[in-house]
Amino acid sequence: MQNRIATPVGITLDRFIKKKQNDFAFATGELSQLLRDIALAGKIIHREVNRAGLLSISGAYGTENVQGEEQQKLDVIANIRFIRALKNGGEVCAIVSEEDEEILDVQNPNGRYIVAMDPLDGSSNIDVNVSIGTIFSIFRRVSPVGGPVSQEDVLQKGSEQVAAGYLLYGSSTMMVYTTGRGVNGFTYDPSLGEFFLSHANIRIPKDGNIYSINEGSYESFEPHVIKYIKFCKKQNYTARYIGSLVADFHRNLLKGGIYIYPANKKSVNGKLRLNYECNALAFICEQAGGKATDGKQRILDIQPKSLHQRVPFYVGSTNMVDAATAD
Ligand SMILES: O=P(O)(O)OC[C@H]1O[C@](O)(COP(=O)(O)O)[C@@H](O)[C@@H]1O
Ligand SMILES: [Mg+2]
Ligand SMILES: [Mg+2]
Repeated sequence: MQNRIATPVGITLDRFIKKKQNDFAFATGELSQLLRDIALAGKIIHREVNRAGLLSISGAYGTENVQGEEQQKLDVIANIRFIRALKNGGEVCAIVSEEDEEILDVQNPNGRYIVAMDPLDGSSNIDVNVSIGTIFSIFRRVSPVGGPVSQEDVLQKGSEQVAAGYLLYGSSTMMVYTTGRGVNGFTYDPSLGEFFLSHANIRIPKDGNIYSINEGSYESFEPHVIKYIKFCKKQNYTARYIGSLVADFHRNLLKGGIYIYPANKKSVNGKLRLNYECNALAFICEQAGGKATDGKQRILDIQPKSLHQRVPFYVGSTNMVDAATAD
């Protein structure tokens, strides 16, 4: 009988990235290096997250971010760590972050890439030891290399992403990413300090029976959302809502399901940010065979008008997204 406990460890993230790069003769290796920089920052955040209860890094930082939300200490730490890793890597010319009002010029006019990120997603879950994550999108700059970064560089449609992914600090730490040729997931082994391929070529089921939405706001949802929730209940679907988008998304990606953060009376454009949260997850979901819309339009086709723009978000199994957004 095969020994199922001592299964062989898979390919490391580093080797996987290198192998993929070698498959494309024209690749310069810069994007590969950038992905490795992100993985390195992810390892550092993994360490911080795992000792958050022991250190004085849980709790509020005492400031608000540009969104008017209370910043947690770990929000600030994650932002600093990622910015530092990306600056040191030397591949990016600018970073835009949910935690910073303006474009961060990293003093590297020769960088060819832009990173948009939510350094810590699910902040309200930090202090209660529940899964949180990091979400990132990578774009190629459109302005000439060597010159200043422009608004056009940082306000590109999601369809222009060259890569996107997330780190999930959950029961295991994982990195899931796509470069537009499928989606792969890597699990971190802290004792070896490496991510290993654990979820090759992830495909989201076309249908599912999990729905994720903050039903506390039920009364203020639009009629089609209320109708869909009633439908889910009639079907005896399972309701699951962690309150960390990245964790809710990850579960639905693997099992089949839908995540909805709709417009409501309080947040007429929804709550989630197009540039830091929705674009990356929409790209991953589509690459895995799923769908992502704002209720009317494909997320990846939305032309961003401002850095911190919010959009309603429906993402997950194709048939469920179609049913939830039908009139
Ligand atoms: O508490 P609500 O309104 O349901 O919002 C939860 C959503 O807000 C977010 O926490 C926003 O992310 P941040 O923690 O990065 O601000 C999502 O992760 C999550 O899905
Ligand atoms: Mg977030
Ligand atoms: Mg955040």
